[in-house]
Amino acid sequence: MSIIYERVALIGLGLIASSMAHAMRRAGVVGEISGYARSAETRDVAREIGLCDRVCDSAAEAVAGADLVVLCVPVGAMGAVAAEIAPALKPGATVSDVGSVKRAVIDAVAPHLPEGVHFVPAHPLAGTEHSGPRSGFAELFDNRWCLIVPQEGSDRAAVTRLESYWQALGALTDEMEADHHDLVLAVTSHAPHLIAYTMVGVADDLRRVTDSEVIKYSAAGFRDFTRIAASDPTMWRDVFLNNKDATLEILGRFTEELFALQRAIRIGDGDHLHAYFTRTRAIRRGIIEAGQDTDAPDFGRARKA
Ligand SMILES: NC(=O)C1=CN([C@@H]2O[C@H](COP(=O)(O)OP(=O)(O)OC[C@H]3O[C@@H](n4cnc5c(N)ncnc54)[C@H](O)[C@@H]3O)[C@@H](O)[C@H]2O)C=CC1
Ligand SMILES: O=C(O)C(=O)Cc1ccc(O)cc1
Repeated sequence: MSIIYERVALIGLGLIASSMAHAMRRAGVVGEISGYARSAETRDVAREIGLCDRVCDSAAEAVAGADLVVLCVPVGAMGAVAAEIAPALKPGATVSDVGSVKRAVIDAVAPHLPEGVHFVPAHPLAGTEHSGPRSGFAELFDNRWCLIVPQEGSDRAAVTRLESYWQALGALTDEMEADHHDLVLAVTSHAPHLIAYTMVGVADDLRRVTDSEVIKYSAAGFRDFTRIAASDPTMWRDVFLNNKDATLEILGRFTEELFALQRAIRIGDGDHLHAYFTRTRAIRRGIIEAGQDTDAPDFGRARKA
């Protein structure tokens, strides 16, 4: 494949940045990768494993001369990082991010960016419960969506170039408006994470009573909850504090439905339970029949065909 960006700078060298570095190398679409992380320990690890061509000791040094700068820090840190790099950005460069929340990140980052720099926010819908520079792998984005959030007046060439870049990293791309993104993600990712955190907390309290049986005999559903609840606490604290309205809206609806199911169980309303579970089962089957299950073995091939 030919070069899409001559020089790319990654700010924050955790799971997402390290996966991007591996995927960029695999695709061969970038000339040089520079990187910066706030902690000296993370920078040392990045140097030791050869994650980037250059690991710099300041964010300004990492972004100088870069054609694409990707902010890969927790969403609560995006604004401060944008302020730090702004004076060093090359005119005509694209600044993007990978934050799990879009409206708050746009509001925090955009005011710092100088005229002549293109801001194209993005969010790869791919991750794991692991974090740090050693946790990345080149295949993370394969067949996963990366949502691109163009801004009013965004330069179309800058947007399509970023889309080609994510496609070269293995992702499928789509464009979405920021507030809509935050509501969709509150339903599909943020509220489910909070539910997993809560369920694991409840089980942990219970464990004191049942003496480890909860963990020992966990069935698959609960194991998935424990995996999700092992995700990075800083990252998820920032997600909830920065997607407050949408998350509270979804949690409000969730508790209403939970109470209705709770009542059906208490009063023995089997019809209510059966009808509810029939509806939710149809949703899963619909996803599979529509060919929208990105985990299906032939998903990528079917789409590209
Ligand atoms: N982990 C996941 O599954 C996914 C995460 N995201 C988003 O990607 C971003 C990065 O997440 P991960 O790579 O998972 O996190 P991570 O915890 O693995 O890495 C974060 C990196 O940012 C650095 N950092 C933190 N504050 C900083 C600051 N003020 N200045 C400079 N560096 C700083 C940390 O030292 C670390 O190197 C977050 O905004 C998150 O919402 C998006 C998709 C999936
Ligand atoms: O590990 C999982 O199950 C995830 O849900 C990964 C993930 C976490 C945060 C995102 O913004 C996008 C994807």
